Amino acid sequence: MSAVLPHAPLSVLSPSPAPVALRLDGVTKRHGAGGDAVVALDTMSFAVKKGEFVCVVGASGCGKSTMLNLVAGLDTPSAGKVTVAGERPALMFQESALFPWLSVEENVAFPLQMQGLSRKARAARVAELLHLVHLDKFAKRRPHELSGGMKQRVALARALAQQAELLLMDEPFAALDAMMRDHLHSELETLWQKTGLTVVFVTHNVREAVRLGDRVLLLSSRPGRLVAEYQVDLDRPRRIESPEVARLARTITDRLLEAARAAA
Ligand SMILES: Nc1ncnc2c1ncn2[C@@H]1O[C@H](COP(=O)(O)OP(=O)(O)OP(=O)(O)O)[C@@H](O)[C@H]1O
Repeated sequence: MSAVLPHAPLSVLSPSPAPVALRLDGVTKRHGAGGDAVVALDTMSFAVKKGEFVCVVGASGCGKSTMLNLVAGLDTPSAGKVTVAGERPALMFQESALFPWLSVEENVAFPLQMQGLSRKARAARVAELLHLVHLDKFAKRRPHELSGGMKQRVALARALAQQAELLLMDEPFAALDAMMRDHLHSELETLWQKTGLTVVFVTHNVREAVRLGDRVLLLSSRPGRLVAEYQVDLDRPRRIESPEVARLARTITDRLLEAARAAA
């Protein structure tokens, strides 16, 4: 008999949901203790699907970096639970944090060495990654010989070398000029589509969030709470200056201002 029971569990009736790469369940983070404690995050819950590109926006001090540190395992929540599927996530910051004494190829090879890859396998993988970020010709250069955008591409190649399934990006393009940033948006989008990575991208720039994200999460300040989320159903690739991106960015910015006024 194959009839579906009227009270069958939902999982029997619906197709299995997409696997989750990251989940926060009621996560609270307090910095400090007693009367001086700062509640940086307050009972935050959300999930990110495998392969999803999620952007997080919020006013300064809303706990974006605190949240990334918890997900990266650099800090522990005061309450609630952070669940990350797979290996330790890779992190990328506003400053490229490259080793200045190592060449571009040595920087990218560093995580591969930690993974115990042979010299030959490392060289092959480094060449592949540098090709992916269009830096083949700069393998022997040192970080101080590169532009800001090139350094961020090396940092991206090094993050990819970690073979993490989840890439956490903390305002990675904030220090770059608009043209370089637009260029890196396209490169990152292509890489993300090629690799199937899950990306959590923190930014102050709402247009950047709409340009890149499948979804935009909006945090309020003091304490950091998830106040709204927006599904971005615009076709890719998007242009940051397009009317569609500008329109949704306006809606999100209005909500952001409302949240800031409520927190003031
Ligand atoms: N180690 C710490 N000790 C005490 N307070 C902290 C600590 N780290 C962060 N905070 C406080 O927690 C709150 C959230 O900080 P966090 O750096 O996570 O915010 P943010 O959204 O990343 O800020 P920004 O956008 O300015 O980078 C702030 O009020 C900050 O002052």
